Amino acid sequence: MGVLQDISVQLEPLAQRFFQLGTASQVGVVFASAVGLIILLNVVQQIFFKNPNEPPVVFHLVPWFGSTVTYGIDPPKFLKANRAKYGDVFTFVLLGKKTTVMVGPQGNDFILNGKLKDVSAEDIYTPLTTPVFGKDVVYDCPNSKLMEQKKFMKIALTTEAFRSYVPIIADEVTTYFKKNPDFKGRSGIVDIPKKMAQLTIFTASHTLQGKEIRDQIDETLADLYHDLDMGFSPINFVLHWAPLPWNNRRDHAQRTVAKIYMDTMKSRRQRGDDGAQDMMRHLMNSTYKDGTPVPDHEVAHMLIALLMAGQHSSSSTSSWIMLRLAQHPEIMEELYQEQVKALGADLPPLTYEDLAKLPLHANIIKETLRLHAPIHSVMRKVKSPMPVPGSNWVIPDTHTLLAAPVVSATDPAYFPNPDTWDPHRWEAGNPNAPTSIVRSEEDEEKFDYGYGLVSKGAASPYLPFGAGRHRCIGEQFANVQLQTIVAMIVRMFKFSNPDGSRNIVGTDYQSLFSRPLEPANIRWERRENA
Ligand code: HEM
Repeated sequence: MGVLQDISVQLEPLAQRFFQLGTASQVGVVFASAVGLIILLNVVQQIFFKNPNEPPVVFHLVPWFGSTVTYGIDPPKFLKANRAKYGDVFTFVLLGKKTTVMVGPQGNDFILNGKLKDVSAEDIYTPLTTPVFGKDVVYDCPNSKLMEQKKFMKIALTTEAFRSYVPIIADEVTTYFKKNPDFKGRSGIVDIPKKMAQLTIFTASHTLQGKEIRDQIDETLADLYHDLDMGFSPINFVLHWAPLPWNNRRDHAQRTVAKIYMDTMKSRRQRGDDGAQDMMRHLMNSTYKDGTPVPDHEVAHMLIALLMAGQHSSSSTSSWIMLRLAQHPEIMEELYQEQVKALGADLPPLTYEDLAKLPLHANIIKETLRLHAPIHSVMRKVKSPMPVPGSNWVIPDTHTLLAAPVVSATDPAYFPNPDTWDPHRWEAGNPNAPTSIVRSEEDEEKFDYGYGLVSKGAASPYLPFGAGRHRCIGEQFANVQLQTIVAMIVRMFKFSNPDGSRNIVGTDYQSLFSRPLEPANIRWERRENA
């Protein structure tokens, strides 16, 4: 009955349109009839010829487009609504691709820990990422090579490196707010995501790529990265090859940025080792298992990939943190008091060791990622038919798989009052504390996919950094970067919503990474001593 109602509601406007065509040309009538027939056949097929060996398909009228629009407007809402209708496993049509969703911890495990022979990330992502990052890295190489590249990246992110990064990040934050004209005076209102995007690229480029590259961000590199970014528009899943203006700018920017990195490497080699703890230096000195040193163009392309991977996720997360603090000024004050208590009233220069003394700062990030994980959908191409445990279904190799840890992270079965942003829920004994199934990383089974031991346990409802062979290697860096930025901002400012309310802006799902809808204004007020 529900399906029939769906059909009649959706067909009504089409039927009205069709009959209005009485005055239109013959060609128009034939065309409309053909479209009507295609839709009818699609509907009949869904109702009368369901495949009992495959998961249910989300009802849709138009073939190829399927549910693209409803999914695209608000993916978590679409996934939750259809989970309620069809269960934890269902298929929908996304830009012509049958996409099978598996939500919940078991689904996360099935997809993210899928075997290499069964699932592929590169088949999905390479059209989008290779023109942006460049050849021979990440998804433009065999998975075994990516695992080695991830090992090089991960090894560079040592405690020693983090120790050197905290003062660099703290200094970037202080300088930024001193110089930025929007923070002149004692108080004001700003659109915060733009500021966070700048702070993220300044701090990431300075720490990961060195001062020389950081200094060029203000001049040429910011614009070039913006052009690279345009290559990540979802439309490029289909049109990545097209000679469109934004793709031409993307290709030019990729060549130019790679050349800047390669020239920098050359001049660094001529000058000799300066002992800096940055990623460029480390990758330049890395060698593949077969004895081949990593070529300069691959170092350059990995540096682009790292900056791009970190930029969107960290800048979206820091923007959400600032918006949540503006919504909860009392928590911002708690953060300030946490620093005073743990570090002393004079708030000495922040160090890496200090971060471990600030648990509420860490929980702010954890809770923000629970509600606002920037990567809402993680996709894999099915390579060989995959039986779904506990069912008669087999997912054919024509399908794409979609995991959405964001759905389980807001499931009341695991998180009491799931929609409430409550950083204290991560403290033991809190009434909103997650259920026991949300285990800590330390309790999880570990596995080495080729880039060091990582927790295998994708069967968790909380996975903002993914799991399995494609798990994030930037988690610790992101935490150091975000905690330092938050700690320094808390020392300088008090935030609130401009209208004094407890509201929060909606989410923008237009680009590949979700982020706050803009304008997302906050009111800032400088602390007395700042
Ligand atoms: C809050 C910040 C971040 C979040 C939420 C995040 C999230 C994720 C997620 C969910 C994945 C898995 C994607 C998949 O399975 O398809 C991933 C992979 C990855 N991330 Fe992050 N990330 C963050 C920051 C960073 C940073 C700062 C870097 C670099 C320094 C980074 C580098 C990577 C890399 C290299 C991968 C591996 C991709 C692969 O193996 O296919 N990420 N990240």
